[in-house]
Amino acid sequence: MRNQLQEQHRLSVLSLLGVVSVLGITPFAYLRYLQDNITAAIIDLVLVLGIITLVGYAIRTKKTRVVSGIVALFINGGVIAIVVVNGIDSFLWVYPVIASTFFMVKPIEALSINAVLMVVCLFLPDVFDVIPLNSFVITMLMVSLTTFVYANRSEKQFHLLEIMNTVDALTGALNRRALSSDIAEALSISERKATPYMLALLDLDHFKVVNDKYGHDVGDQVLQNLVTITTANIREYDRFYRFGGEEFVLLIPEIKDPQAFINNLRIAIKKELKTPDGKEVTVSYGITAWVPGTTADSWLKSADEALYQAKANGRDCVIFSDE
Ligand SMILES: Nc1nc2c(ncn2[C@@H]2O[C@H](COP(=O)(O)OP(=O)(O)OP(=O)(O)O)[C@@H](O)[C@H]2O)c(=O)[nH]1
Repeated sequence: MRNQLQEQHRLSVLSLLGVVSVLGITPFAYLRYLQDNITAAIIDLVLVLGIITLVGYAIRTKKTRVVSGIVALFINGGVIAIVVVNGIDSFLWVYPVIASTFFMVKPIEALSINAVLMVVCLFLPDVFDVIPLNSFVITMLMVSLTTFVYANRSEKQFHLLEIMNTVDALTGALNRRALSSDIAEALSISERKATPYMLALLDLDHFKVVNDKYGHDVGDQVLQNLVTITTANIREYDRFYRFGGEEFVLLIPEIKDPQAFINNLRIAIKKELKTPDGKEVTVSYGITAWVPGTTADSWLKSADEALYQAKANGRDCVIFSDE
């Protein structure tokens, strides 16, 4: 889910760059052609077509991180080529390229690419006969460093936004929005794998009594402790979500012995999850495996029916759905 947000963001930036490059560079390619500067016209054309191809590839494959890196290197290489061919006439293109690199790769990577570009520029023939070298170095550093600071700040805020978008504020478990997205992914992965995903619904037993007896704050603390204990007892690629209230979902990929796994979790929670005066708080479990034709709704419904059965069987137990 988190990566999806970032992918969407990179894809928007790449698409915008595609549009801007078509509108911004294509007229220059035509102008160079009219001026009989065929080499420059070809470089401009290669840049436009290269960017369009890469953006199209990113849209099709969703490999936005790799493609963004390639585009960043491609346009930096392109601007050097055009300045070598055209000299001072095309030198100002260096500045938008410096700034746009920060939209495509991590700020520290962009800064490194900028540093290389700046050093290469210093060796360009004739340019510094016209432009004072110190002006170039200072303006280049100003653009690069201010964009770096801005991009770095944006990256941190974006990271915070991703957390707020996917994590339950009270417990720190993943939230329901993340679950919807991850279930869709789990469904599609299960279709391709020999060992499909399992989905478990967990519901605290008699939680109302905990709230009524010890107060809401203690109830909140119990929910937080449940997440801490569960997270410590599942594998790193299992995912734990707060479904709502005192109900949680566990998405479990490629599990060989689900009975043993979920039973060990049940025992760990029963042993460690306590009220302030040391009374154990138990959990009931409804668990169901992916089968062909499963949808997000049918999967949750099937686990819910198993959970209902677990409650009816006296709670603190695991029921596997046979669907
Ligand atoms: N402290 C706290 N309590 C919550 C939160 N969300 C839901 N609850 C409480 O969870 C309780 C759920 O009660 P019930 O649905 O009756 O379920 P239960 O008491 O656990 O009984 P069974 O599920 O049948 O074992 C209610 O008292 C809700 O107020 C929360 O964020 N914090």
